[in-house]
Amino acid sequence: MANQGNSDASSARKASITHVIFDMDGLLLDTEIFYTEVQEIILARYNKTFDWSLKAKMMGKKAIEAARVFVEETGISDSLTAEDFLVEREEMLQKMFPTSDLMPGSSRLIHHLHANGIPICVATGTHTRHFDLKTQRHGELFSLMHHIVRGDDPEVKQGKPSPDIFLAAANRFEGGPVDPQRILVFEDAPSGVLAAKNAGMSVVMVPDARLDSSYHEVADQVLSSLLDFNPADWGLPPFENSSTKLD
Ligand SMILES: O=P(O)(O)OC[C@H](O)CO
Ligand SMILES: [Mg+2]
Repeated sequence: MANQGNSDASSARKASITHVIFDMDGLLLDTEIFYTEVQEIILARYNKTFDWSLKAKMMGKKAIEAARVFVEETGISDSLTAEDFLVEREEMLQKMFPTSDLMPGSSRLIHHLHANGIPICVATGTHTRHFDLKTQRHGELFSLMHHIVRGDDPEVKQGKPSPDIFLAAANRFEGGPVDPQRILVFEDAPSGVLAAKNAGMSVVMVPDARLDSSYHEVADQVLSSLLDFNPADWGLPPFENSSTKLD
């Protein structure tokens, strides 16, 4: 289990949070399921199965970086290049992305932080074309973000676990760059949790239950759902139970 945060230093750090950065795939949107499904289909052709130990190494990364992991770790790189893998999965993903659903608790938390004046943004490894498809049905929610940094942003030289994307996100808040110690990141992926820690930020991890628990160690807090997040734990304005929707 990750650091429970009972030390004085940890309490002081939690009390200093002023800004929040959200990951997107698998954290705000239930999109990781699409990647899993497509990768299972492609691997079945090679009589191989896709499992969560491989999933853990791919998720959160830029598309080409994840694709290289996929063909190399499965031993199919002689038959399928990373580039061809991306082309092949594209047609399937393009049909799936516009159906993306929100993860439980994401709408409630975003509306709550926005209503209370906490600056919020998104830092996603996904590139702009896919971002637009995934968020087609969620424009209102994403409009509450101060800014959105995508994987194809020129400032993001390397994907997660490099800190590039979170540092770019910190730079773009009003009056930025914001001190990383004041930033709380929400992530689902091992590479994303590492990226946030590499950027010097605090991280709440909301992993899929199938992810090996050894990946929880790096996070400052681990939750099974955004619905379980208590803003007051981090010095953020508490939920008012009467007026919050649990969705
Ligand atoms: O988890 P995100 O939002 O950084 O997205 C990364 C890839 O698009 C999917 O793993
Ligand atoms: Mg993610």
